[in-house]
Amino acid sequence: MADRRFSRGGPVAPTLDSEIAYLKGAGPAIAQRLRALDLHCVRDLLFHLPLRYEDRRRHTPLAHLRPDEEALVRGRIVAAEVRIAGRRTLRVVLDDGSGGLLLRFFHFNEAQRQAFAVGRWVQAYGTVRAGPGGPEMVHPQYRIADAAEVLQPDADLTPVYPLTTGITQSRLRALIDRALEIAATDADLLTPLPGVDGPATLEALRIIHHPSTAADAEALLAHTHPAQRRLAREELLAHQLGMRLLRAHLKSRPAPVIRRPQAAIAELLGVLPFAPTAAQRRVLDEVAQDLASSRPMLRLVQGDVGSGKTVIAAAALLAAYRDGLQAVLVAPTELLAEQHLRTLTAWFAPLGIAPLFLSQRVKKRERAHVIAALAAQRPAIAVGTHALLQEGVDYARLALTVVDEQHRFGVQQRLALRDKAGHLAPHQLIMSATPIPRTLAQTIYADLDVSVIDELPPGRTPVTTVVLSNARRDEVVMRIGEACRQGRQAYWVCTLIEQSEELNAEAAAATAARLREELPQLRIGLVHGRMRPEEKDAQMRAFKEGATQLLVATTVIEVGVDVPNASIMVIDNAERLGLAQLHQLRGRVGRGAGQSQCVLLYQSPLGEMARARLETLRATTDGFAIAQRDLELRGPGELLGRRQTGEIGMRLADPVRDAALLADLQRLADDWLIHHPALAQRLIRRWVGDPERYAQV
Ligand SMILES: Nc1ncnc2c1ncn2[C@@H]1O[C@H](COP(=O)(O)OP(=O)(O)OP(=O)(O)O)[C@@H](O)[C@H]1O
Repeated sequence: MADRRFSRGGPVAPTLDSEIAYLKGAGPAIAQRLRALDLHCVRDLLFHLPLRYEDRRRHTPLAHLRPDEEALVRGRIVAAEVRIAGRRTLRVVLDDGSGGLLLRFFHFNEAQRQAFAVGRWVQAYGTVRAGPGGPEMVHPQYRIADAAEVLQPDADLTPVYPLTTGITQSRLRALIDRALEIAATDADLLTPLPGVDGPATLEALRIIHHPSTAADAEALLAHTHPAQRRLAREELLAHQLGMRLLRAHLKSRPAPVIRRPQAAIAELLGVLPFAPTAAQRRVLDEVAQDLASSRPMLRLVQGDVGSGKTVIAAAALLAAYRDGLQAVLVAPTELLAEQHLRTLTAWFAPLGIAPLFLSQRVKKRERAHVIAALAAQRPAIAVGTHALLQEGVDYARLALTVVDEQHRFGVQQRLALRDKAGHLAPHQLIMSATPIPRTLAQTIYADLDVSVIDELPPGRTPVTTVVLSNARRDEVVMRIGEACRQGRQAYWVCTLIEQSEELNAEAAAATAARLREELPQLRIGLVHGRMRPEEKDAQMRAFKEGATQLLVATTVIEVGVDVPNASIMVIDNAERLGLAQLHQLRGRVGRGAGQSQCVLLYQSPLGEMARARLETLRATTDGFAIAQRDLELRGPGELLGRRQTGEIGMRLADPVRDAALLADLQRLADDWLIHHPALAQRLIRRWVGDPERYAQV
């Protein structure tokens, strides 16, 4: 690779378009890691927004610490020792005159141990947990000094960014600060955008990365700051523009007409072990009509959890195949792709069709085989991850793409798909994992056609949900033990929302270890996002086959996992999750015929919003009703950061929370496409990203 830092005349200052590797403090290794966060150039860093802020502006007296809250504390070391019993632990006891706090470290070196000398002072920031002997912090961030005065609180709020393996908060903060400096020399972010008011983009970004006044801090935490509103409008506008251009692009080309889709539907229904519901039947008809037309289908299928969306996907794939064409199903994760593969392989086997599979994991020879099959003038059904959209994967006869969306409001995947069918536009079916009210779906997805599966397969007994304080955990553990002994299977979901998947994984492992101690006779599995895919699959398979009875998991199991025999779910710290996510998680049980239970454990005290969420979930299992309630409950008053906006494919805006903005932005998008087309392209690039790049994920 040519070194872009240097031109003939000497070093060149990096610009917003420079690759991150050329920033001071970065380098190729760091840049490589940042790709996992979809950060490639300096501009991307600017738009990598804080999940939340840590308030390190004042010390909390140790006597006032409350479990589960984050706090900045300062105290004198009154004891420090290494315990060998059990897990090797460094224990440091602080005292500030008002009370005490235990710091626990599992990973430490000799120098660290020696630095914690009795009599010195420590400033620590971390989450307070209730330990057996009083409040504790596990692996807090800390500084040590000989005198208290040296350890002062910060003046500003501290931004907390989404992280990835091998990148620390402080490293990322430094890089983003550097990006902000570079941005100050760039005119683009200062350009006023017609119809979008509030502080200029750059100013808004500065405030969001580094709020300095108390008023800014309060408003940001309440999500009402004009800087956030401004950027949310920009982002939503960019998405509206992107979707309009995409639709215009697709509609400008004809789609391959798929003949006799109804025959394929009948063929599929003939081999399924169940009859379709009336709602499935209706949606199948809608899809069949679309496929038989030369107008490209752009249809969103919404269905509640477990409503049977896969049948719709399978029928569409089969229709294309039977007409001699190619069709792909793209899933957001490896786990889901493999699950779809298993389902489709089983359904299609009696028809003599074996779906192809492609993901990052597929080995070279097999990959070459799949790529050759897709490049040949032969019918094919392929299932997989983004790997199916990569450059180098070409389709000779692509007629249909089904996208199982996790990033439910994103347009990136569809942008990447658009040029895969040569001069024709493939039909597109988008399956949304989370129901939202129909009118809202139509607004958010610009002008996709929307189909709704508003009926569950017969014989399902609604899941009973109870909401319990964590103080009753022991009871729950006992009941789980009993139920599993009677042949049932259960999930235990750990929802600790940490800055990195690593800490989440650690927390899940700790929960599994504890449960193994408490329920020694049970076979307990563990699955989390830091596992290698093979390991994850092995764990899922063991659970699916009944080899393990209890599966401890992080929220990686949220979307789409289907183990009908699992009938109990415990969700730890349920108060931390949003309604949609809780509903998705709960949807993993109640998929068989028996009665299922969901236990929502919460940490007291429960805030008002959290109480309302858990109550909603207890009262109903109807996803559309829950979505409506979600809309009412999410207001500008909700705190930042409990939910990563990344999960909905946006950086900052929340199309559900910000629904009220959309009507106006749709008009603005139409206006921009006529009067400011160049600016529109720039805004799409700024927020949605460079479409070229998504083709290379
Ligand atoms: N009409 C039907 N009658 C009986 N069972 C059905 C019917 N349709 C689907 N199922 C079964 O119901 C389960 C859920 O279906 P599927 O996995 O397609 O749901 P989904 O809509 O994708 O839900 P989720 O979004 O929760 O994954 C599967 O085990 C499937 O085989």
